Amino acid sequence: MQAILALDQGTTSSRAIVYDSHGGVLGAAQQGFEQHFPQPGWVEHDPGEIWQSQLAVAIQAVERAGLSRGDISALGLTNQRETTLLWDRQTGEPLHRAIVWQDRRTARLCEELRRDGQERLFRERTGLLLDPYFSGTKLRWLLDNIPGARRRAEAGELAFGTVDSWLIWQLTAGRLHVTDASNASRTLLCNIHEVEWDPELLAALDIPAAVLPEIIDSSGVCGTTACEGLPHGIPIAGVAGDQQAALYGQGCQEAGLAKCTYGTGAFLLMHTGDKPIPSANRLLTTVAWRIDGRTDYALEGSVFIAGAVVQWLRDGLGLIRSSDEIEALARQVPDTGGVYLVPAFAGLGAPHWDPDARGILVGMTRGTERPHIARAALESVAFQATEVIGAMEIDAGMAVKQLRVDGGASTNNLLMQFQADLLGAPVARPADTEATAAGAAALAARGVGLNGSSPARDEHLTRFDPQLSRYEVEQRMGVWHRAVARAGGWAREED
Ligand SMILES: Nc1ncnc2c1ncn2[C@@H]1O[C@H](COP(=O)(O)OP(=O)(O)O)[C@@H](O)[C@H]1O
Ligand SMILES: O=P(O)(O)OC[C@H](O)CO
Repeated sequence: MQAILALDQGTTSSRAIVYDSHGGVLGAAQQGFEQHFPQPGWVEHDPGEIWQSQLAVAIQAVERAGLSRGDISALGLTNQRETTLLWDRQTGEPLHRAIVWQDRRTARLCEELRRDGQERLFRERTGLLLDPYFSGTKLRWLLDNIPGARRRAEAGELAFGTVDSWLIWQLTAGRLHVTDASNASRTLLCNIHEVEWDPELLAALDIPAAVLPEIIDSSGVCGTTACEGLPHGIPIAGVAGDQQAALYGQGCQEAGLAKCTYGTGAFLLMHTGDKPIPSANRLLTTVAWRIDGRTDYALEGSVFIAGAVVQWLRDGLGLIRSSDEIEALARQVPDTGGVYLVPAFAGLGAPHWDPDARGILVGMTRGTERPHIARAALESVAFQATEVIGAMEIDAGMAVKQLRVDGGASTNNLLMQFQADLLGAPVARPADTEATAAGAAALAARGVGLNGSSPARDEHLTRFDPQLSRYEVEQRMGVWHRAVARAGGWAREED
């Protein structure tokens, strides 16, 4: 038996899946954990809970797979990206709760850096924007706000890491302080051309180099497990941020291939080969992975609210009882009757990057009923993704010929059909929509030289082919843009 254990540490839950050498699932487990919101716009996780939940599901998944000690050939790790931790190198104790990627507390600092004219430097070196989303300003906040932290960081007593670093530290019982190239590329501290920490960026953010982890390849053995609860000596052989892992798991390993993961948010990535392509349309240029020293790059656009709009209809409005009810409700009508929902509940991400946009529902008449709103909510997910893909195609100078999809909301056939309609290209969904964990497993398998263990994703694809005319698509996109314009800047105008 040559099994691979994949750990997928996400924003709202930790998952573990054990795969056999053909990509078949032998055992899986999942556990949610608490979200802390200490102030409006702040989001934190307890580092101990991140680790304990991840360890618990790893143990469960191995048990469910019925494996014995020596059966696990490698461990692959993938994680929510950008979330920032700081801990004591001696004791392993975190100095603060993890500051989550969604946390907006450093918005003012980002604005100040922009006003100082720093955005260009960061954009050119990191491929990112000066937005609180990324780790660099979160780390700066920790160093500025925890008494004594800066001095201790300068003295080399503290370790900074994203969630991959934290979990590898735990898995290896404090022996390794590393991060993979894809996670490093999300910190605002890494020069993505060289894939090295950049002294000028560190100086601009006032971060001492002594806190940083070593940057490693995304595939290849970096260490072995030495923690309580798991068999010791399992090679840790694949590490990548969750969206990059999904890109790999979806088989998007050459230029022009793109995937969209429809979870809470929607994350679109297009592989662009071994050169970073700068974006003229406010997308991110990011490291896809580094393997055997070769770095592959991607263009990325993040939509903040995707499946979360369905959660809102369920929990906020009580329009449906479970997420999967939305499809039947939306199918009760042939169209939205002119209703558009812009779910800018947390501002708008790519390509707008408007933190002050707010959600709107427009176009209602006396004939508007629940199914129209349900349908408009689903359509909003596809409209947002289509805007990002449009920007990507211009930046990359090539059309997306097929979009690979995964994540919880990709199981919605109505949504996937509308996505294909707007895109004017086929949408392809694998039978297993857990592409993130599958990607981590595939990177780990490759890292220990196993060939057959990459999941055979091509075999069971469900295809959605476009059915709307280009005229209709342009007309619908035009109205969508009008709706987005009305949502834009809303909170700012209110102030
Ligand atoms: N049938 C469905 N139609 C639309 N959205 C769905 C459906 N099933 C689940 N979702 C949405 O998918 C999201 C969960 O997907 P998942 O990939 O587990 O997300 P994450 O990894 O971000 O937690 C939720 O926001 C949920 O509302
Ligand atoms: O944990 P997820 O699946 O919501 O993904 C979070 C992203 O990595 C944030 O950039």
